Amino acid sequence: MRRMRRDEFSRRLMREHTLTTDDLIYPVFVHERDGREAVPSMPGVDRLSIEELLRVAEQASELRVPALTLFGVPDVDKKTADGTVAWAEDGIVQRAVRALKQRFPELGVITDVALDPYTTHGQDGLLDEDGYILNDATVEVLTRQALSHAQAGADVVAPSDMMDGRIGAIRVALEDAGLPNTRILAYSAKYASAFYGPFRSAVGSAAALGKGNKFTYQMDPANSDEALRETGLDIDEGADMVMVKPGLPYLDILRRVKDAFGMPTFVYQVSGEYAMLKAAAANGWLDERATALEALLAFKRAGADGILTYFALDAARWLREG
Ligand SMILES: NCc1[nH]cc(CCC(=O)O)c1CC(=O)O
Ligand SMILES: [Mg+2]
Repeated sequence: MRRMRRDEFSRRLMREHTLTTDDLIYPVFVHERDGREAVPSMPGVDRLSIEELLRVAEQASELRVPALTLFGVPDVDKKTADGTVAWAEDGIVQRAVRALKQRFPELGVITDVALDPYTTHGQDGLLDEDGYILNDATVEVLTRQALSHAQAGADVVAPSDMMDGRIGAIRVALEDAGLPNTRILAYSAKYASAFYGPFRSAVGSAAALGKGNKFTYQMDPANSDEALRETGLDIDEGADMVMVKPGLPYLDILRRVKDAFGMPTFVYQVSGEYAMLKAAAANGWLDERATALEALLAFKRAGADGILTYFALDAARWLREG
């Protein structure tokens, strides 16, 4: 076996998978304040004003990263129990989408559909008196949120909430609104993961959520067959792309989903995965570039067509440098 590993030329010839800039989606946090605000648990990641977002979009375009995915960070005083600002025409994400599509029409714009940044309780949906997350009432407002993003010009809406039936409802609403080409990237197999911690600080839902959890709607990390049932439903309801989340601890799920359905399949290298690599690198314990590129390549090997990663711009630069 070692003959083929002996030289760089033969290693290159037998290489089965490659990571390219075409595989990358860059998640960004957009706030209603001026300038940039660092997210302490995610070194290198800032919350951005719309003006700063346009600067980042310019870099992404220049690096040929295909798409950004937007997360809104509303001012705390705009949060309500029912998260109505999530579908406001002049909401932060809606304004950001319009600004992006006007300046960089070629850059793909994906929006996150879920209520958690906008609710006082930090849950992705609406609650009943007992604090249980209501399914159908939530689907109704998520549909409004998705529609408001699409009407602002989003190319792709990405529901990350894990309510049942939301993909079908959003697909019908898009058709009815005369937006048949808006794509849906479904967070299909999204696990109730502790690796989302830094993200919740970034969007400001951590404090609201407190000791709360999302176990009644996000998947149990112990399950694998269930991921196939979830993904199959989203495809039947009209998803264009499916996603597995988190990434590295769930490569087995990614492989199963890709093999079972052959769909455009995405994976999210989540905030906690990013934070681990950054922290180890900052301590001099790991080589940041080598470990980040290795993790991203592992997603490709496991079947991903694309990767949502906070390393997207750095990875694009590293790949360009060769
Ligand atoms: N709708 C919430 C949402 N959308 C994306 C992430 C996590 C992303 C990350 O950790 O990088 C989460 C967190 C959660 O479900 O609590
Ligand atoms: Mg589902």
